[in-house]
Amino acid sequence: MSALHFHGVSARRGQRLVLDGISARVPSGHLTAVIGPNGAGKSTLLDITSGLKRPVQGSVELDGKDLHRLGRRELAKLRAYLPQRAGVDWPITVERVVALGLTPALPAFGTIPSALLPAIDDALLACDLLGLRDRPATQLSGGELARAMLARAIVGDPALLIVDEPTAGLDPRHAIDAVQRLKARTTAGCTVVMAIHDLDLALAFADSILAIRDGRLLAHGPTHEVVTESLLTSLYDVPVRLSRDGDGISVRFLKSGVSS
Ligand SMILES: Nc1ncnc2c1ncn2[C@@H]1O[C@H](COP(=O)(O)OP(=O)(O)OP(=O)(O)O)[C@@H](O)[C@H]1O
Repeated sequence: MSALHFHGVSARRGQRLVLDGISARVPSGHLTAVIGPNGAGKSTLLDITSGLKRPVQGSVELDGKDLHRLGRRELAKLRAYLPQRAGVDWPITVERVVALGLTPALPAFGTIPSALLPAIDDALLACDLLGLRDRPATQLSGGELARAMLARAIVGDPALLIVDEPTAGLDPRHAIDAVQRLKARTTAGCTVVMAIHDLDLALAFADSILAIRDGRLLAHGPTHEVVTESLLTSLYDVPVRLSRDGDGISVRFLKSGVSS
């Protein structure tokens, strides 16, 4: 179980300050959705959470340890990061794509070490990919490729999984499927942080929310306490109606409130 703690995190892209003093706690074993408009700083926060980017101010603790002081190997064992638009350029098999999550130095061809196979089998099974194991990854549909990328991210059984826009480009069934698979990781004890634009899915599956606008934290906490019409309206500058029915809460943005 891995809790994350952001202490006054600020970050720059070029000369611009794009995150400004983010302080929040992400509980362990939660699926946390990072929401906010385009350019809010979500991917930057995820880059920092992955350890790939350093804050210019503040720190991030993972289970009480400064994440940016962990060694590369230790960090690689603890967390996996699935960035936006992750893909595969070479026609390597799905099995090999997943194996790369265990040994990034694996050659493109040749036998996969048998010691790696049980973990690969588990990840393929968890992502419903056993039937696609030998298919070149360049011949997958968008939803299948997303599942293969997720399998690569989870094959090392990371305590912390960071995912940027897991539903981008997916149809509704595959988008629900992708977020359900992330949620399933939390029941296995993984802490999952995902940036997501699909608010209905965030409301349906996320345990907690971090809402960011212009690099500042507008709200954070348990999803159903934090997400209100007034928060979403100020986050996106569009009037919002939340409606509740037997299937949960859905978000409707009111077109009449958008100025052209
Ligand atoms: N390489 C870069 N150089 C300069 N500015 C950048 C760079 N990458 C991102 N930015 C800027 O940093 C800010 C935050 O970008 P970021 O990608 O973190 O936002 P985001 O919330 O993930 O956006 P989106 O929802 O569009 O993916 C934006 O204003 C963006 O223009």
